[in-house]
Amino acid sequence: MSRAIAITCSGVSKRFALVDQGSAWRLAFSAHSGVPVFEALKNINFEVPKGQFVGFLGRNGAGKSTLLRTIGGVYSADGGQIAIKGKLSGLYELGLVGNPQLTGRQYAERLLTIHGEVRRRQQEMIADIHEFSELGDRFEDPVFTYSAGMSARLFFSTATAGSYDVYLLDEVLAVGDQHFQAKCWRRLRDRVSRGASGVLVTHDWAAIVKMCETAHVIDRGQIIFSGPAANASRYHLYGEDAKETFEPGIARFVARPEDPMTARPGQDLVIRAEAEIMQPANVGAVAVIERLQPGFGWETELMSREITPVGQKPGRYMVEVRVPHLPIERGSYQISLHLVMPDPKLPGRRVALDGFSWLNGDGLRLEVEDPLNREGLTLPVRWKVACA
Ligand SMILES: Nc1ncnc2c1ncn2[C@@H]1O[C@H](COP(=O)(O)OP(=O)(O)OP(=O)(O)O)[C@@H](O)[C@H]1O
Repeated sequence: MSRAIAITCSGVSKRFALVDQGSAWRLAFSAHSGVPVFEALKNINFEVPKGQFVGFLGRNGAGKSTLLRTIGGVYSADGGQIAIKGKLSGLYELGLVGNPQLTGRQYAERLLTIHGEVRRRQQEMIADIHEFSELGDRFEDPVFTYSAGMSARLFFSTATAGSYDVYLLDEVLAVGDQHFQAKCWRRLRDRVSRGASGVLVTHDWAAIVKMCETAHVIDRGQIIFSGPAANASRYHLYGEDAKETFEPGIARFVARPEDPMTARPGQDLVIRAEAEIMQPANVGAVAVIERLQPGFGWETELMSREITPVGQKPGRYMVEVRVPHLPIERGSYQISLHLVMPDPKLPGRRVALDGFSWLNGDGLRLEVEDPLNREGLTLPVRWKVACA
């Protein structure tokens, strides 16, 4: 079955004429003015599946805002095709729409009119915007008197007041206090859970990891990396050298363990892997179980505090990491498994010798299935109730 797609961008390009005051008239009067152009977007291809937000990360001037505006129709593309399924709401860099002399209420009315909301429905939505933005009496003041955070409240509340199919959001969550950000996340998660989709462009990689399953890194108008949001964030932060490095020549995994593994909540999980020690060293294994939850972020579910001893002498070993009564609920997880030894230079620290990890793109997948389809965990607790 093919998955539903909310946004398709195929080969999209955007050019800007570089105009100084002297040559502006030439651009106005001549189609072939010879004015130099700047290619802000080059051959952009991606899809946004229905019910997902896709993220874009990039440095200043990379083309993120241009891309969002081109998808939203604020700019027309110079090449390629953009297809959007459903009703669109765009929040392009806080406040692209509107005159700052407008009051909060007038701004909201104007945006809702642009979105084609009928007058009767507008009244309900304005009440929702007023309440969600928590602007109180300031809702009746001109927007130019607002702080950056207050403007963010108004713009976000207005752009998300209706039930849209597709949201285009530019840096919206970077401004505003944590209380308001948490409200924004809840609202976006609510919209996604009802099948909405969107594009989020930002410098804030944590926001991308929170909200998106997949993300792209854009540089000088081109997509230079696409993948799971956590990998895209790492690429954005550290570039190509993002890969974890290992101390070579001491110990290694001989083969990749079973992948994907399946398990049930409450049962023992056993991870087995064959390892080889090449040089005498105090080699051990550690495992981390993590889950990327769009809308919530990257969560470590279980981390082995103890190092499982593997061996000290050269030779082949069967490593077995056992997690008794797996205390995690059903869902998709990933396991990072590492061979480590104590750091001879820094007591208490470890040196990684080899491993499988999500950051290197080779983490082990773990599917936790629950035949009874229960939500949450049955904690192994015993109650004792006595008369006081
Ligand atoms: N109207 C314009 N005319 C000419 N060049 C433009 C125009 N708008 C954007 N650009 C150029 O296009 C490039 C991409 O700009 P854009 O605003 O999309 O970057 P960005 O990734 O959103 O950056 P930032 O993170 O700083 O907001 C920049 O080099 C910018 O100078």
